[in-house]
Amino acid sequence: MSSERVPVEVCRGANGLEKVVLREVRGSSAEDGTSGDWQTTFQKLCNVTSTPLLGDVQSFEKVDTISEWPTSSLNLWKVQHWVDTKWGIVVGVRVLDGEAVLLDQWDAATDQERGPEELWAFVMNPKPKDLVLDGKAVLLDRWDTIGCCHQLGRGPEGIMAQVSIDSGLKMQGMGISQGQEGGRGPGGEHGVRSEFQESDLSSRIPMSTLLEQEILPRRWANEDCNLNVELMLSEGTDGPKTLIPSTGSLSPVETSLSLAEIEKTPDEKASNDGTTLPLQVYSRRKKSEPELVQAQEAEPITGSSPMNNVVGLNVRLHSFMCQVVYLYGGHVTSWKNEHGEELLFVSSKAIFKPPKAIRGGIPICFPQFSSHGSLEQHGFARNRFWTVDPDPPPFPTNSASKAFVDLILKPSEEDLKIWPYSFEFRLRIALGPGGDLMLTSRIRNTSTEGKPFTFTFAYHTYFSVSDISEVRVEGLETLDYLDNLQNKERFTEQGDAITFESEVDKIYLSTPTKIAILDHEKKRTFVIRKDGLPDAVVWNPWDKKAKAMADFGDDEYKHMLCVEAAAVEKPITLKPEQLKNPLYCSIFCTGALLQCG
Ligand SMILES: O=P(O)(O)OC[C@H]1O[C@H](O)[C@H](O)[C@@H](O)[C@@H]1O
Repeated sequence: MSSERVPVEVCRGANGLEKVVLREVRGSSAEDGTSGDWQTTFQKLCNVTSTPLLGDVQSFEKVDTISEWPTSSLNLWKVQHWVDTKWGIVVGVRVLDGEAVLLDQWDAATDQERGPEELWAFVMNPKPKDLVLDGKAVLLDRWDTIGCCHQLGRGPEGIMAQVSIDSGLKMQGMGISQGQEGGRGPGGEHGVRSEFQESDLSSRIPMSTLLEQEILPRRWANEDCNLNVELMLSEGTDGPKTLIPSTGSLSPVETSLSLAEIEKTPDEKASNDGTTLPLQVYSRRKKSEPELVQAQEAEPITGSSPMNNVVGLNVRLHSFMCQVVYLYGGHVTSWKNEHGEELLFVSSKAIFKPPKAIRGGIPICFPQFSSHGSLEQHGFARNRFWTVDPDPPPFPTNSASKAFVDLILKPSEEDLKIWPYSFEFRLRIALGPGGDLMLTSRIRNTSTEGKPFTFTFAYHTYFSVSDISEVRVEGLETLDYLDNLQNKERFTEQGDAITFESEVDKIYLSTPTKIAILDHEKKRTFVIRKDGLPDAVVWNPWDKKAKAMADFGDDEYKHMLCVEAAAVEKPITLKPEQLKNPLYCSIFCTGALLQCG
């Protein structure tokens, strides 16, 4: 299979928008629409994913042309790019004669998106000159697609979904399936059919969104067109057990126009302008919204092992991604991707019992990081019982996610004896539309006696990695750090990215807001974004320390890495009734190796 790279160009305009132009991506030109075509195409797209975006070309005008479309293959682009909070992105490939259009634009400033975003476009292109859109580009919403087809995958429950948009025209039907025979979609009968292995699937759309999908046949909306949309859901992975043929037949299906009739599409008949448009399906769907499960309604985990008497909330925020949040420590212990793979490390020897903090997940270090103060290591927030905050004050900045849990911690009488300051610590744990996990801390000094307090802080995130020696951290190179293994002395990092061959325990200072962990073996990148937390701690205990820890397996150091968004060097002081601007950290994981820049 070809591993040719697909060039990607990025232009950032003066208005702060960015354009990404993908050049030609072609499947093979096989006429029979076999799944092999698709796989080839898909493989090429994977290379798009791993192509770093380039910077700073001051133009939006340049449009690359795509010539010589294959006559009967599925053409697909996948664009993956960073979204910064300050600028939006336009992704464009223009449709002119023989070319396809895909534009995607949004303003991140209003949309508040963070993290890498993915965009898929599927264009069915039975004939080169057929894809003509009046010479105009179509502006699509971020998640829109031209053409077809979404959603496949196995979530924790083993559900897979399949969508097919079947125009009834030969070569225009399409099914996407996962797994064996049973997964085939009705579109498969009409030509292009896509089947690929689970490991190939790096972009999936949550089920909940899929079900909300609206299909709008742009050109044919008022026509007596034969567009049929079918959605099949099946459970399990070895073929469908339950099939729910569903959804919007937009108009009665007139089955199978012949190929000859493609030339005379309803569109052509209607407009009579010589334009042929065998299939332009405009599929608009609402932005992906994780499922909201009220924390209060979530099932408490009590009693039995492994939590003993620790109360937890099993919070499912998303069809494919779930979090387990323990009230003990306000601690997230699970964050899964859409493949159901766990992304956080939790030790097999973790003790879910006070007074020990849970070894893994995301402990909250407050009001002290590590031994930087007189309190116990990492403060006490990680081993106190938090409560669900029934009435959190509104969040001005976090409108992007509707799936979240709010927790609150207030000091007990006992806490006040060891740290005599009144505070309210509100923690919002949210899942963004793209599956990113967002933690936001709001800490208020509630002293009635006019006492300020000072604290240090970290989101002590344990990332799950394939093999620590295959991992690289980007974004910290050349920075100053305090080395915990050398009496917190200050050094400057040398060299490129950070790799691991022995114990590491460093506090990088004044770090950028974005840090990436690249896992070469898993071909996966974690992206950490942070705000209000200038430092970043990197920790791996390596073999000797691992052996010395009772709640950590001897070899587990190979499969974890802590990269912790933190405020350590310059402690934060809060005056009475002062609210700390949110301490924010989001993590995102993508099934590709990306560069941090
Ligand atoms: O064992 P813990 O108290 O959970 O601390 C685990 C580690 O946390 C941080 O990363 C510190 O920098 C390390 O010095 C410490 O060993």
